[in-house]
Amino acid sequence: MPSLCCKMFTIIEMVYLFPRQRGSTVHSMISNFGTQLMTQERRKAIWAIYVWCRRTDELVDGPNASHITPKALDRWEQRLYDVFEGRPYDMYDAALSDTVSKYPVDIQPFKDMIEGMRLDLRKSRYNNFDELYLYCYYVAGTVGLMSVPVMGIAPESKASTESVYNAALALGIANQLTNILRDVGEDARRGRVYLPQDELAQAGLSDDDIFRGKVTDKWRNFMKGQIQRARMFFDEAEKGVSELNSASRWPVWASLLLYRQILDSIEANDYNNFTKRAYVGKVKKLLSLPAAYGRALLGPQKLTKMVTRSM
Ligand SMILES: CC(C)=CCC/C(C)=C/CC/C(C)=C/CC/C(C)=C/[C@@H]1[C@@H](COP(=O)(O)OP(=O)(O)O)[C@]1(C)CC/C=C(\C)CC/C=C(\C)CCC=C(C)C
Ligand SMILES: Nc1ncnc2c1ncn2[C@@H]1O[C@H](COP(=O)(O)OP(=O)(O)OP(=O)(O)O)[C@@H](O)[C@H]1O
Ligand SMILES: [Mn+2]
Repeated sequence: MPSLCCKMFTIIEMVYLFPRQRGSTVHSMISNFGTQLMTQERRKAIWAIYVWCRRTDELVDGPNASHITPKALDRWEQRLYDVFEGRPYDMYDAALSDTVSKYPVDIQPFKDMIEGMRLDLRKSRYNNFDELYLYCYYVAGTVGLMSVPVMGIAPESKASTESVYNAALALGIANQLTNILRDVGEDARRGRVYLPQDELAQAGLSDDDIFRGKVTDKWRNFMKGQIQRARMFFDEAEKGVSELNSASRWPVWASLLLYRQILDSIEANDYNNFTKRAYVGKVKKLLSLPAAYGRALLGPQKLTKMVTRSM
């Protein structure tokens, strides 16, 4: 068991050192360092899932993205079947093969994430929120569904398994919606608009307004609605975190609190997500970790009491 001092170093590393390395992101920090309280076996499993997700995302988002064809994604999917059948291709695959042999992880969310990458290759506009929700499920809701079997539900939890999975799904959706709202300008420069076209039109806005990138009152009002919806998904997710195994609650709260603050930062930037990148400053990041720890101390809801009171 690493000492408390070692853990303190880890926390400092998580906030200060790690983000300086190339390509290190909120979730790479959390899956590496935020999982310190988990057993070694669980940490390795989360890391293996993280690496698979990152590699899948890199296929369509990374340096070789322009060479990626639907055929390449088909080959990646075949490789996924091999991983699940215990025939890994490289050492990262081997880590995932090991994970799926130890935990009851279903292959479906992995297949769905690849489907999300296929969608990204052929689609750059979303007509309405239903379409956007499906995209968010594919690329991020799936992460929640992959993680719960490893993180585990607290043995004393009285919540239904379904409600915990729903909360996990909601956290993925909330994170992805937030990511989309933060990256509007960056995505537009790649010719992509991940915002519901019907809602843009209702607000009197079009793609051209996004490419022009001028913060107007129409844009502010539109953004307020989008932020409110993302927050609703975070609220939904919160209900499930306390039902997880005690050691898994801290990294999940950390991820939730850190990512949720990106929405506050978009507001603080006066909704300029065209040219300003919303981020959470180091002090706020550091303060979020004990806040997450405090929340993680709270375990599952005592449903019996609530039932008695309402009777
Ligand atoms: C503890 C914890 C958060 C574990 C999950 C670790 C894990 C397996 C992460 C994988 C993330 C990943 C690489 C996904 C690929 C697709 C993608 C890029 C999605 C976007 C993430 C952006 O992350 P990034 O760190 O790159 O962000 P920045 O650019 O630096 O801002 C997403 C926005 C979505 C990621 C979605 C999640 C992490 C879902 C988390 C949900 C759970 C862990 C379920 C928790 C359970 C309950 C009951 C609430
Ligand atoms: N080649 C690179 N060099 C330096 N930093 C990079 C490079 N590629 C990505 N990054 C940084 O890594 C972080 C994550 O990058 P990326 O945009 O691929 O992730 P993402 O926002 O999660 O993706 P998406 O929005 O498509 O889901 C960003 O902060 C980005 O600035
Ligand atoms: Mn992004």
